Amino acid sequence: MNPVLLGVNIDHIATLRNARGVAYPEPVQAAAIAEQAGADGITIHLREDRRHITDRDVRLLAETIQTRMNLEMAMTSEMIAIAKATQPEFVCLVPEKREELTTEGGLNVADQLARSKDVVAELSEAGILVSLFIDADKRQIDAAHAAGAPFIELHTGHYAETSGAEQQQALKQLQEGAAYAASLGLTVNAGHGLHYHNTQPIAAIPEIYELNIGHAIIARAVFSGLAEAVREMKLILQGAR
Ligand SMILES: CC(=O)[C@@H](O)[C@H](O)COP(=O)(O)O
Ligand SMILES: NCC(=O)COP(=O)(O)O
Repeated sequence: MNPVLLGVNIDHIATLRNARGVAYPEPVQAAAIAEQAGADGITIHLREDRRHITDRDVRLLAETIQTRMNLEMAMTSEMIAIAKATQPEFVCLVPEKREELTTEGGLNVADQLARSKDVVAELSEAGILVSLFIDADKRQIDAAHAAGAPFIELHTGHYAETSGAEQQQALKQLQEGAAYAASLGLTVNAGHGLHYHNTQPIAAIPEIYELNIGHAIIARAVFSGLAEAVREMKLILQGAR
């Protein structure tokens, strides 16, 4: 069985840079190091408030990434225009609230199906592969399929934030959601809150194609260096199945 691919989210390289308004650490350099260490793709989240990744980062990374860019963004006209101008291989549509510390849940595709269909169609017509960041919930999976997205990314936040029986229940929901989504023909990614001690059970889910992992890799890089942090996560994914 093919090992799960690793998308490295470099948002928090930009968080560290923006903390002082200086020019380092440079996200372009981080992407190159991550790719050289085995990242299969680079994920960046251009938030409406630009708290970390900026428009300048998106432009430079679009020109320098050697693998592929997964641009995470809200379903707004501003972001759609940026995506069409940038032409990333992937766009992942995520929910966004200015006041949130990080992404708090999956996109509610089911309650905005017409809008979701339109945005998926517009980005697809521009040659971009669209993924919808959703909870592992049958109603949302059905809606993502109806919206015409070829990919979904299952939100692993609840799994990552819980333990014991509650975490096992969240894992079961992710396992069932991945199997159901794959039965509909969707390609299934997953991410949010994954780290070196909770990723293996998610990577072992046979229908998972790619995991997007960021905060934990950047955190480990503080002590081990980014290349080593990426290599260690790749080893977990390669040994998971
Ligand atoms: C959608 C998701 O779970 C993350 O990829 C997202 O980027 C989290 O936002 P921050 O990186 O701003 O925490
Ligand atoms: N979509 C998930 C992602 O890109 C990274 O999330 P995290 O590992 O930073 O929580």
